[in-house]
Amino acid sequence: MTILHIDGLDLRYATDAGPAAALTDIRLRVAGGEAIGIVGESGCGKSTLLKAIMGVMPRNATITGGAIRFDGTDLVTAGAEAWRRARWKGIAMIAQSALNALNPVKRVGAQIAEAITAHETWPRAEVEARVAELLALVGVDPGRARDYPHQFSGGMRQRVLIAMALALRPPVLLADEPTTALDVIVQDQIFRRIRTLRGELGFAMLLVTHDLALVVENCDRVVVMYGGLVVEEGTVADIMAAPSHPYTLGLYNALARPGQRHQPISIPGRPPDLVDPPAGCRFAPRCPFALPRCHTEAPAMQVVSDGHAARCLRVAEMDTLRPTAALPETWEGPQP
Ligand SMILES: Nc1ncnc2c1ncn2[C@@H]1O[C@H](COP(=O)(O)OP(=O)(O)OP(=O)(O)O)[C@@H](O)[C@H]1O
Repeated sequence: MTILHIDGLDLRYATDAGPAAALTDIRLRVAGGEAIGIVGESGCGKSTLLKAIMGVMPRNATITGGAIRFDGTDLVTAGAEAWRRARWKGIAMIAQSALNALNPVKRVGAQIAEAITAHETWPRAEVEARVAELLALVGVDPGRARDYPHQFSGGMRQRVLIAMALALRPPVLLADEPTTALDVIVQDQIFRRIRTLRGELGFAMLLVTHDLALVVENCDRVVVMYGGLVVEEGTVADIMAAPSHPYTLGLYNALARPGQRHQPISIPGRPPDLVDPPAGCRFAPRCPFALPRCHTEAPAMQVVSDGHAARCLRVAEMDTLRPTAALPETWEGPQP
């Protein structure tokens, strides 16, 4: 059953250079308990999408179209009060950096308690019991509730943010690069914990990351974003077996895989200027497979198979293009 339905969402940022189309026609259905990975390079609109879902957009952002339906209500038309009710109890978010998100002069336990008391009026003893339960849930000794954030390691601080996000048992958890500041071993521990918690508590998760490998390990489905658009979506299995957008092929090349013959290949160039995006396919200027019409025709999502779609005019040829995409020279030389 769909718990969160993003339907044709458009968002613009007002900038000195003019309106920047940060999100264009985003469509996404999240089923209860499902984990979706949102991948793409920096600047593709991943964080903007999560902020829009939470209703915590910067002041210069405007939603210019579409709906964000949560639990039967379109939060975009229902407005600030509906969003306030949905936030944390319905949809919670783990921020990127625990250092910025935690108050350095407040004890950790008190900060988790605040995540509860800001929304619920529970007796004090119940709040304290829940704080202890939450710390235990994320693998932190509840005895450390009276410590300050600086007494915790980076990984433990990130666990505290997870505890805060889960405090009111939200059915949807948004995670924006929750482990970027941590080393790979700690990152692995945190994700193992998140997987266990999802198994126990059954929340749905939207995980934003530039790391396709994290998505493969932690998610059921993948959404690939480029230049504010969804360019490919499908199950993790479908997208790993048959990536069908040249941009996804580029991201795929950047993955380190066992038995790989060469170094990870990076995609040359930069994501598009969202104030003045390319006329046709937004990826065409960087795409080794772009044809002349790709520079003038903006592709719609094309069905690859049931539940798998890609926004590319050459999607039907992808089986023949894919082997070429795996070669480093494809991404170096002139377009074939
Ligand atoms: N407050 C803002 N005002 C103007 N432009 C913004 C603002 N916030 C983000 N942008 C622009 O919107 C686009 C999308 O940014 P966003 O942060 O959503 O991307 P991202 O994919 O999450 O990147 P990252 O991984 O670096 O967080 C970028 O071009 C960015 O420069």
